Amino acid sequence: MDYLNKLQTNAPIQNAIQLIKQLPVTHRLTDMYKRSTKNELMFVGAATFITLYNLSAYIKAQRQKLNLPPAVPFSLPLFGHTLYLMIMPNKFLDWCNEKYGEVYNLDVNGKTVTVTNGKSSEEAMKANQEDLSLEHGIVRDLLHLDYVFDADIMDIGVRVNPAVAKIAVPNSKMPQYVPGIQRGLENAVDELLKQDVNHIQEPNLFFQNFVAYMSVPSLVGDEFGLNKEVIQSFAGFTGDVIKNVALFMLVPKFLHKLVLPYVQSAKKHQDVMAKYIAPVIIQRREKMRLAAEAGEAHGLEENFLQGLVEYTNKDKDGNPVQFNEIELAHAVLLVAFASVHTTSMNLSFSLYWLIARPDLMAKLLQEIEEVCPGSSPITHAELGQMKFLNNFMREVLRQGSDRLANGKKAMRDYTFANGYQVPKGRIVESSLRQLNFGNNVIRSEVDEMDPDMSMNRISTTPARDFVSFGMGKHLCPGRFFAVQEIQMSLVYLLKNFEIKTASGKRPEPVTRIAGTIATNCEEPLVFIAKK
Ligand code: HEM
Repeated sequence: MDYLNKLQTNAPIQNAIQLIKQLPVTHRLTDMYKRSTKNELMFVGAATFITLYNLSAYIKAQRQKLNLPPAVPFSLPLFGHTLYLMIMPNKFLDWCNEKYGEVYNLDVNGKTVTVTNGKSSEEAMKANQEDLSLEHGIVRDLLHLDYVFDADIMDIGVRVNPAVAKIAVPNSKMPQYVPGIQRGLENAVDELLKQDVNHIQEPNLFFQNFVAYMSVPSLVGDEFGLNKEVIQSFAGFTGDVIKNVALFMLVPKFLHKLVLPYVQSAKKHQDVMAKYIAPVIIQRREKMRLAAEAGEAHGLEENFLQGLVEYTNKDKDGNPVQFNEIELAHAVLLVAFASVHTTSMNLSFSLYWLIARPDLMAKLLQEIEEVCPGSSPITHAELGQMKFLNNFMREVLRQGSDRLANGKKAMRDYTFANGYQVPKGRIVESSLRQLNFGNNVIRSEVDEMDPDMSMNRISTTPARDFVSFGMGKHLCPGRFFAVQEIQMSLVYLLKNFEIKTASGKRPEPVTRIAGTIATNCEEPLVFIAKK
């Protein structure tokens, strides 16, 4: 390293270094580097690398005779627009929306993506899978779940789980889920918050496990309510899949097969599910067979797994067939995939908002005291009376949506209603936060979070200014269950614990990867049991 020291003492080089240090952009970049999480830096690294692989696709798209959306200028060599999104995401996106309208192209993470807002964003969210596909945009091309599951199980995830969810967890069945969720959250507290003073160093993992304790007995079955292996796999599967994303972004697709054997951490979760859940499915099916023979109802508890067990598919000749127990046991991981990350993140956002805003915490505590005082568990009817909790929940969900999300892949050249066209293969992003608030800067400061702005509109009812659960035919069917879990957790945790950050500092409730994707605050927490 001697030569580096020598270089620094060279006068012209020193002058140049001084000059660069004085540039405002250098300060911003160094600040950003210091502030960035490891994930963000990996994103930028991956972006730079991938740009080289995507140049040919870019040139090809330019040559096609399509009415392409405007390309936002000032794309930096290699970085594209990624740095603007990291440094000033709200202002940059609002400026793009104002200047380039509802559909335009950005170079993000090494790729040209089409960003939609306003009506075009609604159009992208409601589009048919055959035109714009989330399965191909995110589930396969980004998360590579197809490396983990075979085609049949992918089919359960994409086609069967949404259908079963609509039957297993509709709004009308929420009252019957209350006791199971309550048992689950008490188990979570017994296991995860045993001490009088509990230090939570990794809030992300804590919330995922907490949600898994609540969800497993309700969605999969009471048999697994205290099965730590099943609960940990339910909690950890999504995180293990996401862990590999940066690696797959860095390695060109034709080399993925070579790295696969080293990143198969999801396999252990499949083994756990096959070990514990498959035998229970066999028992349930035997019970169903005997009941059918006797002409009686089987009496098995209705839940998500039971919905999957009863689901009848058609083979290629149109004959009814059912999935086998191993396929179904693996498919439970896809239920976990849809539910744990989303629910735990919004539970965590809620608590960090309450810590960051003592005024909101005071209002919620007052409402809890008025509606369900004492130590008895909350009922479904009482939850319905908690207007502040409903408004708070809706605002948490609106605030926590990604700035750019729902990256759908164009399965063929796609034409928007306004005439702009995107070539086959292009990723089309929706500006969720812009849809929720009109502009990204609106209510972007912690002090501007305002539950009253939801004006008693129900936190599970989608609207043009509330797209956190999606819209159209792919609207989240698990939203009633998720909101009920989060609300019940908040009531129980606030009744029983004083919760604050370990540092005593005010947290930033929602942080973002690469300026766009909403993620948990990582500030360690302390839960102090109330006497
Ligand atoms: C706060 C928690 C949750 C959030 C924010 C959330 C968000 C979303 C969003 C935005 C979509 C739409 C994706 C698209 O446009 O294609 C979606 C779909 C879906 N969600 Fe959720 N979700 C949550 C919880 C859950 C839970 C608890 C379950 C299951 C019990 C679930 C099951 C599903 C399924 C199966 C789909 C696919 C629907 C389809 O393709 O038709 N979600 N979710």
